[in-house]
Amino acid sequence: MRIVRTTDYKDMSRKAANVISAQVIMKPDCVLGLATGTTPLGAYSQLVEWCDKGDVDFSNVSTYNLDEYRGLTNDDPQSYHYFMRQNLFDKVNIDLARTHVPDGSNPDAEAACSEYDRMVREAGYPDLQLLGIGNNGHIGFNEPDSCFSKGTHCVNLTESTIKANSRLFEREEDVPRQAYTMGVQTIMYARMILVIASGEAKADAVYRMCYGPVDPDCPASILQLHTNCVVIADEAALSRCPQE
Ligand SMILES: N[C@@H]1[C@@H](O)[C@H](O)[C@@H](COP(=O)(O)O)O[C@@H]1O
Repeated sequence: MRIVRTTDYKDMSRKAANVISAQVIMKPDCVLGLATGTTPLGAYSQLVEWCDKGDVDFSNVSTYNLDEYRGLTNDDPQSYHYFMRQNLFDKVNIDLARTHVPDGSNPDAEAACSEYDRMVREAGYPDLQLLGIGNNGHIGFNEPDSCFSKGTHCVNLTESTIKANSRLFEREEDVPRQAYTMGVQTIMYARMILVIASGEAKADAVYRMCYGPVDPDCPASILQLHTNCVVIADEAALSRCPQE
């Protein structure tokens, strides 16, 4: 696990966008695993700018997102489908048919999850998986647990995640209680993993991810075992970590 310390959110975002665009330039038909949340927003807008300038070309890229709230339709403004269209897909030259997000509108959890697993497997798994990290160490929506999850599955969100994510909803009651998420094993199949983190609120989770025991109580800690994982985080998010 390599750790890249950045001065602030902007610096983190630009460096992350550099890694993603390098991947696309090196392999124009690559498979990207993408993430939602507020952390990747800066990197996505940087990619939009570079795509506009012709520096990066998404026309042959395929994408697979980590997760989606269960029970939201694709055009619900709170859905991760909508988030991805608003912040990236509709603003770059990607073929929408090559973008994939778990189908939260399918009430049949087993069917929705196994279909998503099949698609990710047939795509050969991501060349590069972008990850944010939850305050409690979750990745995707893989919450602290007693074991690491495998494939895509339906999860009950923890109170702390519901609370953290409620800032993006009008009322806390509006936050869906369940989500479909790629499993930890699937995330680990990506050939490269890029974790981004910003702000003091992530300091504890980032410390546990990088230096804690590998323990499903902090799902991100398993990334220590990945052979090609880079963490790009700002000073505040790395404030509990030793300076190396
Ligand atoms: N499912 C997403 C995660 O993929 C994301 O990493 C996390 C952190 O979000 P933020 O970047 O807004 O702090 O929130 C959500 O729960």
